[in-house]
Parts: sequence; C-alpha cells; structure tokens
Amino acid sequence: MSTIIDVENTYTSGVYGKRPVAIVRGKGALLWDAEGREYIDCAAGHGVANIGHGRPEIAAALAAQAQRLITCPEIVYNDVRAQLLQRLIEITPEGLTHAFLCNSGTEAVEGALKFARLATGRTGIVATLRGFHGRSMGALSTTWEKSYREPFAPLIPDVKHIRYNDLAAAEAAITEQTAAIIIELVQAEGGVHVPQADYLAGLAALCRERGALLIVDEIQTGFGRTGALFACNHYNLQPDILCLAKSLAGGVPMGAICLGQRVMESGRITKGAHGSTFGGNPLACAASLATIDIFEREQLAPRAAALSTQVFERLRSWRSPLIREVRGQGLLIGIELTKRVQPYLEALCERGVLALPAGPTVLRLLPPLVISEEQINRALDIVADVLG
Ligand SMILES: CC(=O)N[C@@H](CCCNCc1c(COP(=O)(O)O)cnc(C)c1O)C(=O)O
Repeated sequence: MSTIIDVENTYTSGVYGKRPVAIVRGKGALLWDAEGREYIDCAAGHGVANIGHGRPEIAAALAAQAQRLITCPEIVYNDVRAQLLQRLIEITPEGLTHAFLCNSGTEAVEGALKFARLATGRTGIVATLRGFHGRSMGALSTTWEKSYREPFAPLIPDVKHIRYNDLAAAEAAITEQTAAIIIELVQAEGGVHVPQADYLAGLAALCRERGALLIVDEIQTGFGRTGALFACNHYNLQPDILCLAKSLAGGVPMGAICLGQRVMESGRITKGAHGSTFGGNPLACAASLATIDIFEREQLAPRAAALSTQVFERLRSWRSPLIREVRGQGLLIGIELTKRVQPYLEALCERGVLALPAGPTVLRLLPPLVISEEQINRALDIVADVLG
C-alpha cells in the first residue's frame, strides 16, 4: 500500500488531506484497501455512491454504450441523451420542463447562475452562510467557507450571503435586482443543517413576489439521500432551477441543471448562451438511465427513510459529553461534537469505518443507500466506541 501512497504523494497537487489508505475495490456499502482490509463506507464518495459500489448494472450499461458511442457533442442529437432528458424531467419535481447536462456539481451551479442572470436580466445573487456550492469561480462566489473563497478574490460581483432559516434576512436581501437565491435543502458540507418547514415555502413565495428565481442545489441531497427521491419532495417545493450531480449517474461524473417555466418563458435561453464539450455525453447518459432504473426498482428513497428512523432513534439515545447535537435527514447524518472531529475520523478509519467531516466539529455519515441494517449497525457500534 505504501508504494501506492508514495507514488500518489509524489505527483498529486497537494490540495487534499488524505487518510493513509489506498482504496482499490468496492461492493455495495463495503470498500477494500490495497492490503485487503475491509471498510464500511459512510462517505459514499461524498454522496456519489448512493446506489453502492461495484454495481453490475452500471458496468453493463457502460460497457454496452462504450462499444457503441462514448462521446457525441450536442451539435447533433443522440438516442441515449434524449431518453435521459425525458426520464430526468419525468422524475424531478413538478414544474421543471427542460435540462442542461454537464459533468459535475460545480458546473451545474455555474450554469444555474448564468441561466438565472440571463432569464431575469438581473445580476444579484443571494446565497446562505455555511452554504457550499462548488469550487469554480462562480460557484465559489456563493460558497460560504471563507478559507475556500477569500484566496481567490475578486470573485463574481453582486453576491451576498444571508443567514439560513431566516426569512426576515431573505426579505431584506431579495430585491428587484436579485436574479436568484441559491440554497441547499440540507446544508451538508456546512455542518448538516436542516431547514425549518415554513422557511422554504416563505422563500419560494418571496421569489415569486419579487421576480427572483429559486435555485435549489440538490447535488448532495438529491437521489434518495434525504429519504425522498429529491429533498424538494418533502416540502412539495417547486424550484425554478434544480442543480443535480453526484449520484445522478451512479458514480460516473455527471451534472444537470433542470429548468422551470419561469426560466424558459423568458425566451432568453437562446442558442450559444452556454455549452459543454462533454455535457450530455452518451456514456454518462447510459449510466444515468441505469442508475434511475435502480432507484425505482429498489425503491432506495423510501428504504433510506426507513433506515433513517432506526439510525436517528439509536443516535439520539446516546448520552455522551462529546455529542452536542445529532441532526440530519434520511441518510445524511450529522453528529456535532464538542471537540474537533479530525482525530475521531482518523480513529474511525483505523477501525474500518470511512466517514466525513462537515465543518471542524461535525462527524458526517453518508452511507450508500443500499447499506444493510447489519452494516449500518456495525458502523454505529464502532462510532459509539470511538466517541466513547
Ligand atoms: C475531498 C473532496 O473531494 N472535497 C470536495 C467535496 C465536495 C462535496 N460537495 C460537492 C457539492 C457541490 C460541488 O460538486 P462537485 O463540483 O464537487 O461535483 C455543489 N453543491 C453541493 C451541495 C455539494 O455538496 C471539496 O471540498 O470540494
């Protein structure tokens, strides 16, 4: 294993803090390192592997498509892309009628910001404290974490951040100059913060009243993560723009920007307004169609909701001076500690559980939605032991 680590350390950029393990194989919710050690995956590739690792259906879809056509730019039509666009509009929340396909979450946010400014003719963007929307310059402008953002200033102008779950703050910030507000329906990277039910309805009403667009970033909450296919479904929320990525293509890089009537009826989303060489490539579309089949066949969203009830019941029964609060939705789980989380993440890794932080003091568990009850309970046994 040390050879793999030595080689990667020799050539990698150095921007990532890495656990001292080389993961080489996965199946379902389990991973194995180069020395054959098994891990229970509670990171799911940062919320990408909702359907689990090593799925034969995805491998088969990729192999079949790769033998037919891997790339096909959007200067022509394509059968698999057309099917995927139709499926995506069928399964996403009511009111979304069109989609732009891209290759990552940050690209989905970049495009969403561009479409919002184009459709409204306005420049103002409102984002939230602790929000995370990606690392490229436009998306980064809406990401809150100062250490991510400030070294790259000046970013795009006319972006302001307001407190999450604070409708009065939104009231003051959303004006006739506001193109859009962008929010997550659980602030994941920022510490696993769940919205109050009336907040979202209030935000949507405010946007309609003031002619601003509601961009919902479901890059991490989408595809069953919160116990519904989309977190919007919990609130019957109809976003004007919906950003998707991570689990969209079962682990294959893909993003999507779903667009509603208020964007499309502006008549300003015209030819040449945006583009992407790899966006909508048939390989990713084939993987996405196979992935959506799995979500539907295995009912992964209701499964996550049922498992979530058990997990939170168990977590909330724990009494430890180390635990400040347990919060989250579905299988997007946050355990806020009274100390820095890093040492506990390292201890968990040594004990065979891969988990994530969500800010400096929150332990985040993001298991694949296919994780078995036995596996999640074994992982919680280890978490309980490590948190002592
Ligand atoms: C170690 C590592 O990969 N860290 C990434 C993890 C990012 C995880 N979240 C991505 C994300 C993004 C960006 O998505 P992408 O470009 O990483 O695919 C947008 N919106 C939301 C709500 C998101 O959660 C990072 O720190 O940039």
